[in-house]
Amino acid sequence: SGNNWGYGKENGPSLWHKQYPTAKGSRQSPIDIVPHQLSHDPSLGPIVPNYDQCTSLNISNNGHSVAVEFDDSDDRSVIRGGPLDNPYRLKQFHFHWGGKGCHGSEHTVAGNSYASELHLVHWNAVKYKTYEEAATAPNGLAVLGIFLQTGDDHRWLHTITDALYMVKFKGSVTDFKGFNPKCLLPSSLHYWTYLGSLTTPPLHESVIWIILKEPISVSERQLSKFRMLLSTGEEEDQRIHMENNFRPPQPLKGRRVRSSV
Ligand SMILES: Cc1cc(=S)c(O)co1
Ligand SMILES: [Zn+2]
Repeated sequence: SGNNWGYGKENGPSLWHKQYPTAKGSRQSPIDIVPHQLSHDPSLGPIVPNYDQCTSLNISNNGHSVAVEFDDSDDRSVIRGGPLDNPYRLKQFHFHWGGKGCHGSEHTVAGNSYASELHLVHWNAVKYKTYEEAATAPNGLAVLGIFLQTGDDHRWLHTITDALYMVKFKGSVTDFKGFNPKCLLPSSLHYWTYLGSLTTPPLHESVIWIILKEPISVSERQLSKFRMLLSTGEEEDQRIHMENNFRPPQPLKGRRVRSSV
């Protein structure tokens, strides 16, 4: 059936095109960002995330990643500015990571990958009535990408890693209230931006990507807790650990990558 895609040898990124032809589209993500080859665009203003009124609802394991969902019934938490011509509402955030000792970011910078990558997914509720509609429309989504490098413990990430044991199995979900993702932002909001896609099937080409240049630091110990998650369900005999859930860089196909100041 269509929804058995994954990151293994039998169902991984190189095979997704068979079920999802968009995989070979003209604006696929992630990409390799080559800083000295891109254009600095003085018209690009700062991005302004405003999450202070956000309402996190739950944390869940969908078999491909772990995601924290937000109440997106109004404009209480949005990102605006930069390449965006409307405010985009925060819908969810999730992570992509590697195996032990391996890097697992999706975007790379001059061929270098980071340990992990956090994606904050937002949608344009001015132009579209629902998230689902925005997710299939050109530029209906804006995803803020943040690189994670290994170093010291991240002061706030434990709030998330301490909850992961509750969502060990694919299909599990548990309450996760009162989490404000602004604590996961690095100090600098300088960014690169380009037009791309979801990095997982159905790979819709609907994303304005905003990738922060400055990574955040998390400890190997904190990262290892993500690898305890299973991509298999509680009822399955096979237990497969969730790791290396990243898609490799895709062809740029002539797209411009712009840089904020
Ligand atoms: C909506 C969405 C976006 C990304 S980037 C992902 O990995 C899964 O779902
Ligand atoms: Zn993602």
